[in-house]
Amino acid sequence: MNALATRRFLKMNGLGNQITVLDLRGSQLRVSESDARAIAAQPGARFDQLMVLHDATTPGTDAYVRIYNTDGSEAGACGNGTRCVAWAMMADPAMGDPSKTRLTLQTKAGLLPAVRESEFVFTVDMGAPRLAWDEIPLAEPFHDTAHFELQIGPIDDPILHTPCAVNMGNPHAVFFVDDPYRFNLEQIGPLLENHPIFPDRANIELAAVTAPDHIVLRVWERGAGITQACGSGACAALVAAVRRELSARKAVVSLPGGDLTIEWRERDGHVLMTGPVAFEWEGVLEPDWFERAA
Ligand SMILES: N[C@H](CCC[C@H](N)C(=O)O)C(=O)O
Repeated sequence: MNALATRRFLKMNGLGNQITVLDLRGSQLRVSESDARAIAAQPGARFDQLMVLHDATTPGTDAYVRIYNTDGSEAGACGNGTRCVAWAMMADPAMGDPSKTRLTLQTKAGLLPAVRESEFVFTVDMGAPRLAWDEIPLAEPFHDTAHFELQIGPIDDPILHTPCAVNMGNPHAVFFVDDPYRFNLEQIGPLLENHPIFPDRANIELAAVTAPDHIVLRVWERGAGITQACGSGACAALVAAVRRELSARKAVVSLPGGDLTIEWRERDGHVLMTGPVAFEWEGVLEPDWFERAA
C-alpha cells in the first residue's frame, strides 16, 4: 500500500484556484510526481496545486512546503496556496495553532512570510521579483526582459509577440492586451508555456490595465492550465505593468475567481499579495487512488 494512503488532506481554494493541503510534518514521507498526479485525478482531492508540508529546516520558519502542479511538476512558489497553508496552520482544528497570526514558509524559491488580516484574509510577502534574463529564465540573453520579441508561428496576433518576463519564485510571461477574454487561452496557453525561449516553461498571463490601480487578468498556468486565479501571476502582472509604466505600484488585480490586492513596495522591492481563502472539506487519501498511477 502507498505510504501516503489514509493521510488526511484539506481541500481549499484561493479565489477558485484549487488547493489541496497535505501535512507530512513529523514523517519522512515524500510525494512523488506520480503520487501528485494520482491525487489530482480524484474529484474529491483534485487540485491546481498540492501544497505538501514538511518539517522546517531553517530556524525561525514554520514549515518547508513543496508545491506540485496537476501534471506532477514542482513549482517554486504559489501565492494562493500559501494563503491556504497559512490558514490551515493557524485555524485548522487538527493542524493549526490558533495563537499564531503570522508565520514563514520555506519553499524551493525562498521564504514566504504570511500574516493573518482577518479570519479568511491573509497577506503574503512574495519577495522581490527577479528580472534578469537568466533568472526568469529565458533561453537567450535579452537585455530588456520588459519587452522582448517572441516569434510563434501559429499565433499571428502581434499583440502576443512582446511579453514582459518576471520571475516571482516561478517564471511568468505577461502579455498586455485590450481584453484578456477575447483570446482563446486554451489554445495559445500551451504554445506559449512550452515555447523554447522558456527553458523551464512559463506561466502565461493576459493582462489589461483598465486604470492605474486596476488590472484585469487571465492566467494559463504552467503544469495546470487555465485556473480561476494565480497569486504569483497577479504579482507578476503588477510588476510587469509598473515596468511598462502602465500602472501604479499598488493595484487590484481582477481574476476570473475574484480580486487580489497587490503592492510592489518601494522600500525593499518586495511584492505583497492580499486576498481570501476558503476551506471546502477534509478527507483522507484512499489506497486505491495510487494503484493505477504507480
Ligand atoms: N497558482 C499559483 C501559482 C502556481 C504556479 C505554477 N503553475 C508553476 O509555476 O509551475 C499561485 O497562486 O501563485
